[in-house]
Amino acid sequence: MFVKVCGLSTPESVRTAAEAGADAVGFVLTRSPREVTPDQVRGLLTHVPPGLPAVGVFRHEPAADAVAAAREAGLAWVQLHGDRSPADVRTVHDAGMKLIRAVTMGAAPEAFDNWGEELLLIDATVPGSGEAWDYGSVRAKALGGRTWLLAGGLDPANVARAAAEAGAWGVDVSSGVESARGVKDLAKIKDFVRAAKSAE
Ligand SMILES: O=C(O)c1ccccc1NCC(=O)[C@H](O)[C@H](O)COP(=O)(O)O
Repeated sequence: MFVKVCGLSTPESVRTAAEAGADAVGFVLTRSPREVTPDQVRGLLTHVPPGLPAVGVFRHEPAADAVAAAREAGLAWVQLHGDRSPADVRTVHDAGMKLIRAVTMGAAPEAFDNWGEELLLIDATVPGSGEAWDYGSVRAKALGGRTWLLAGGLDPANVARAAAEAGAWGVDVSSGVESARGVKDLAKIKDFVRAAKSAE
């Protein structure tokens, strides 16, 4: 099970996620209680082990602006939420970066097609809200063979069941490993990664 821990903003949380066995870490570079600046991300990246994907998260920004901010932050991965098109995928790839494209279950059917992104992320309606949803409903989508992440309202207690219900390839978490909005809880990060990995 691929596990991404998102919304990190301190060296301790980055190191804890990496040491716990997370497969990717995320930094929110858009308006959020977890927002960090490109400069802060550069500092946090010194705590990311070589080879561990580090992702810059964006919501409504044009893809070109997201790419520019990710480059400034020293990131090679971009995660785009909001209404997107195949042209956005090309913009990210033309910049030599990799893409996590986020969709919600309410998105148009074609949004679930393979547009060439490295990972698809199926999230709650409001990203980073901690809102759970009907994870089993993903099974109605034709995702066989795709690399995709389940997100939205996951936590150490529900991740194994949610991943099984959805048939998830991987999972992504932010709110469920916090003690308060925007404040990561190191023990919860460890518990989450352990629970997700044990769900395989
Ligand atoms: O974290 C945010 O506040 C945020 C704001 C705008 C776009 C994306 C954002 N976060 C994305 C994520 O952290 C994850 O992809 C996912 O939505 C986490 O959901 P949850 O575990 O329910 O917080």
